[in-house]
Amino acid sequence: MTRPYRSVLYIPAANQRAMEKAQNLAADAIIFDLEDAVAPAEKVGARDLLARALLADYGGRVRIVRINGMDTEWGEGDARAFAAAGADAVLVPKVSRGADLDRVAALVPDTPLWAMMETAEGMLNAAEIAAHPRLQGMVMGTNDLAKELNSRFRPDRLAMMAGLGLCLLAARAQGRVIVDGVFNAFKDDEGLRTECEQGRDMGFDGKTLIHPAQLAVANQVFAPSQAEVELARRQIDAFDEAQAQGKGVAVVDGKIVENLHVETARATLAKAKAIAALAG
Ligand SMILES: CC(C)(COP(=O)(O)OP(=O)(O)OC[C@H]1O[C@@H](n2cnc3c(N)ncnc32)[C@H](O)[C@@H]1OP(=O)(O)O)[C@@H](O)C(=O)NCCC(=O)NCCSC(=O)C[C@H](O)C(=O)O
Ligand SMILES: [Mg+2]
Repeated sequence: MTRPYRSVLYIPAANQRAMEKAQNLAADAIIFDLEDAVAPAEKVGARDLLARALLADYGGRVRIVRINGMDTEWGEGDARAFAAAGADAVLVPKVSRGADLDRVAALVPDTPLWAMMETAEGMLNAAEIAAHPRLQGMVMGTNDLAKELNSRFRPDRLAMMAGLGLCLLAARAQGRVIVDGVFNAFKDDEGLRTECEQGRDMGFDGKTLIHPAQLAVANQVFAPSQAEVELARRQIDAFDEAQAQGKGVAVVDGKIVENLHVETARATLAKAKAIAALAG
């Protein structure tokens, strides 16, 4: 069944309270972060805290561990520590080429890998990264990307568009999950909604988040609305009826419905069903 990734919440692995709290938060997935959210002095302690936290019950939430880069003193230890610690995936930061995943893949043989897409080189090599045989998902790192590009944050994310588009194309070409970057102003619900809607309309599966207060907006925006579910049902019914009459095209609300639209409609219903199953 399609797994929803509407809301993907970062939690610093040094924050025991937040990791406990996440067992009951409405996040589709959690990224337990050992990288940028953890200060150097806390890195090794956070590894132990996280190993204990992963023994807890996170229900249907996907548990992803973001390790430190392989070019840091902690990367290899993180990969070894979480190779068999029960995480659902290991997220590799600052992936710039497919080979960056090879070393982690060797250290973590049985867990799917995800890639942080957040360097200029990574954008240019997105197709190669997405094609890595161990890769399951991609996460946009728009803060690091903006830093590298020397670009400014704008509501329309103009400077991000080339990178977001390249990564989306690469992920979809290989059938990978792809989630959008974070919205830093975690008290600005309207700004978050606008950015979630933009990411959804581009084709992202969901949004990475930094605070529990952002969950409700992402969960709502990235879920099919009731109107979309009803339209999907009507499209499927109309197309079935057209086919029964020997036609290949139906018309719903003045718009054509062909086989490809029916596939999209079925995907919408499957997503709604998967979300309902999470809630239930
Ligand atoms: C941003 C924060 C530092 C704010 O923390 P705080 O001031 O403690 O917030 P609140 O007082 O409003 O917290 C209320 C309660 O919620 C819990 N909480 C807060 N954040 C989280 C969380 N992320 N997950 C779970 N629970 C959370 C608090 O513990 C409070 O609980 P209670 O005690 O019961 O009241 C903080 O939100 C934070 O640290 N966020 C995560 C930051 C992070 O992970 N950053 C790294 C990832 S972003 C990134 O690197 C993206 C990428 O790489 C790129 O380049 O773009
Ligand atoms: Mg980053």
